[in-house]
Amino acid sequence: MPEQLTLIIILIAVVAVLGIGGAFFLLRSNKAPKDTYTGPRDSNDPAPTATLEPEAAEASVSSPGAAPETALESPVVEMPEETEAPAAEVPEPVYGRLARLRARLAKSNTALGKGLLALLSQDKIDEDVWDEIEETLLLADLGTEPTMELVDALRERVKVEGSRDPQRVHDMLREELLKLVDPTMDRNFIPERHKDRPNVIMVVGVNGVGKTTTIGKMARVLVAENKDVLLGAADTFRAAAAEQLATWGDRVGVPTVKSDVDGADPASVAFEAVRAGIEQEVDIVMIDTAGRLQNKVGLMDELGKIKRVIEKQATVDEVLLVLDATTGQNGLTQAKVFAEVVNVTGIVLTKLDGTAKGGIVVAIQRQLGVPVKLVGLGEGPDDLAPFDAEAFVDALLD
Ligand SMILES: Nc1nc2c(ncn2[C@@H]2O[C@H](COP(=O)(O)OP(=O)(O)OP(=O)(O)O)[C@@H](O)[C@H]2O)c(=O)[nH]1
Repeated sequence: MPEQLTLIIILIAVVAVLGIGGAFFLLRSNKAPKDTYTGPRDSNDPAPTATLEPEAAEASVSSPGAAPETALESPVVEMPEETEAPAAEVPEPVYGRLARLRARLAKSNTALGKGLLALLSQDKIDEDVWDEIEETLLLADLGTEPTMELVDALRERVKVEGSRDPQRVHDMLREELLKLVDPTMDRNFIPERHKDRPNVIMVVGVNGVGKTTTIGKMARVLVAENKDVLLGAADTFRAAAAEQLATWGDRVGVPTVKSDVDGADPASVAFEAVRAGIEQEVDIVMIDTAGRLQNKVGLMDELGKIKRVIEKQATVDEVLLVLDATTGQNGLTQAKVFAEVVNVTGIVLTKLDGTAKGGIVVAIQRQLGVPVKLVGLGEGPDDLAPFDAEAFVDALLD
């Protein structure tokens, strides 16, 4: 009898120990520490409690509606099933868009073009008039150096050619403005897929410049060019941004890789997006980023890490910086900070429809030495146009 009692006590003890252990195991597996990432890790990341190597991260790719597999604090990357997407829209063809949107550009920049033409067409151009010309250019955000260059060139030509013939003045101004805008820059923004992997475009810029909207519009542009596109919502700072991006993608049948967790690791989402892009053999993967400008070191850490993680399986072929044309000098300052942090290869200038400061195109290109590739001219889904130097200058002058 005492033996039986001892046996029962031992059994109860064993069950109790197993129960506590099991509960602890569940807690551990369900509660990833705040700082752990589901994606690949860099050497400078904090030590993980449970390491998820790139291969293991595959487990976190799931379809919407599927039961969450892991802890809620860990980012879960979702790949919407293509079958769930609504019937895809057919976006407007890309070329010729600037012609359609030209009126908007011309409308907001009347002061620049028309003002200059009126000033230059006067019978006598004295110093006061030259001052006014200079002021007009500076007010249009052309920048000091290009303004001086343009005024000097115009002074020289007016001296030789005169200013009586309006057509001649128009042509003269057109030629000189065109030189500043530089039609020789490579503005191609429709990349080809690499033989074994997609072309990867990283899109950077501060919140509110129109970055997510621009990626959505660009997805349409690329789809209109028969490209297979996949979006990566690595702007995890604001969860709604990922939803917004996915909605843009859904409209044209483009999948989006995103995390449902606010503040999930952006590099992890970028990694998953590129991997999905490789697996699905798409042509182009576009990665949205948050790029908060709280300080340069933070920005450098975030964007640098996203880039490094992408480069574990592909190359970052293009870094597009999105800038809001209405912010003037502030935009230039932003551009400078981003250019110091990442290798910006092209610029998308948004909200050019809402500003008379078309000269910002020249100032930004000069500042960064990279071309403006696309311009945003409205809130409509197809109000993004490839930048064309000649059409742009013509719109300013007409
Ligand atoms: N008029 C005009 N509005 C634009 C243009 N591009 C974007 N917008 C508007 O600018 C606002 C901000 O756009 P978002 O795409 O949300 O900006 P964001 O930079 O991605 O901001 P976050 O998502 O917070 O990172 C939206 O209301 C857009 O419709 C443009 O070219 N012209």
